[in-house]
Amino acid sequence: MNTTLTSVGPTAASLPLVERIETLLVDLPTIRPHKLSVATMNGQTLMLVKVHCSDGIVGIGEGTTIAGLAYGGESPESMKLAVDTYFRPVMVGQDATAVRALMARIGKMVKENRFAKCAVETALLDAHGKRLGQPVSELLGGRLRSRLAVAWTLASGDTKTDIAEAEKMLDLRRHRIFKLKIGARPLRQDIAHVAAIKRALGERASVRVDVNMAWSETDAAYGMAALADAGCDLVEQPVASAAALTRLVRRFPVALMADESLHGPESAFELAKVSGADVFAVKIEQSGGLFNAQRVAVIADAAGIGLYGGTMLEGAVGTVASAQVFSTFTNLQWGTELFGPLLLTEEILTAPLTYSEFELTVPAGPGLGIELDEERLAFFTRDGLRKTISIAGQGG
Ligand SMILES: O=C(O)C[C@H]1C=CC(=O)O1
Ligand SMILES: [Mn+2]
Repeated sequence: MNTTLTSVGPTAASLPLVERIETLLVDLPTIRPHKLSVATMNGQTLMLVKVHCSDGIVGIGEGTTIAGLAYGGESPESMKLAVDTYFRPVMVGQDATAVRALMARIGKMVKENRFAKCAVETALLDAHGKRLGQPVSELLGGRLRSRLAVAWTLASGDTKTDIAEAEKMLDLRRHRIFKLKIGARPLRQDIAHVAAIKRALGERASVRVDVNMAWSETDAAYGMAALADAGCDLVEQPVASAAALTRLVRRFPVALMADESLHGPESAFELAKVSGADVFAVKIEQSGGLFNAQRVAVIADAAGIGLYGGTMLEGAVGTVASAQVFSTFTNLQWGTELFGPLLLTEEILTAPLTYSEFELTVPAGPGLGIELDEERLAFFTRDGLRKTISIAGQGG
């Protein structure tokens, strides 16, 4: 496709090469409607990438978005198209072991598409970890922790339902940090909702909110003061612009976290320069991959900004990729929200991830340390077995 790009890595004939790239869309239902200010999700689509290498090793990666194109510039379908059409020709025939060099090569041909890059980088790291018998965390410099605190998002849209859900999570000892999705309803109604939940849970839980940019700066000034009074610990991206975040930070006794404003190291650096947030929500997809997520974390550390491990509501593959990176962060003061697989009705791994005592265990096996259940995957793949069965059912 492009003749100006030189090959990456050593050229010895015995090196494992990228042989073939497979992509699939997997549609999975959520356990309940998930209501954000930008959209209501009833399901999640995983864009899975499999990188087949000439040594027989297959690496897996995942890209997700939130409600299709409602959250950002990429969708699962656009990621699949980008990988099939533009990434594949740049990757096939290249040294599969030189992951960073191969990502740099891709970067020359693909300027944006951070989410798709993250999926592909994950697959290359999974493959190389399997090859070396090392978890991905070790390829990223080594883990500092093997268990991660995990928040749960209360987003049913109903206060009583949310309180009951939180109580259940506390009883199960699965979560004691709750993030409430607000911003869709009138401001005062949202504040009353948060205050009621905090009153019910008291000191047993940390209550935080995510406004997903829905407020004006004036709303945010009122809202943050009221949320601080209600006992809320953290307000995530109340407004859209970084300038407005910067004007709001530290005016109220509640921490302010940036999420949508962060698109990788450059935006992290810009925000850090103006002290625009108390905390960064680092997401591997928003960052443009696992290495870039580490760069964002280093910038936060250098600027005295706290860290939180965010999610794009990934399924098991993206969640574990995130966990592998977050385990390497020097600081992770605010824990993580790596609950994505728990929001889905279907298990797609042969062995589910371990959530216990309010934490997720970071898998320790080679690569990502997980194995896909191919039969279940075939069933839920778009235009796959499920469709065939339902068409056959209709016919009979
Ligand atoms: O942080 C977001 O904006 C997206 C996401 C994370 C948790 C959740 O429920 O939605
Ligand atoms: Mn958010």
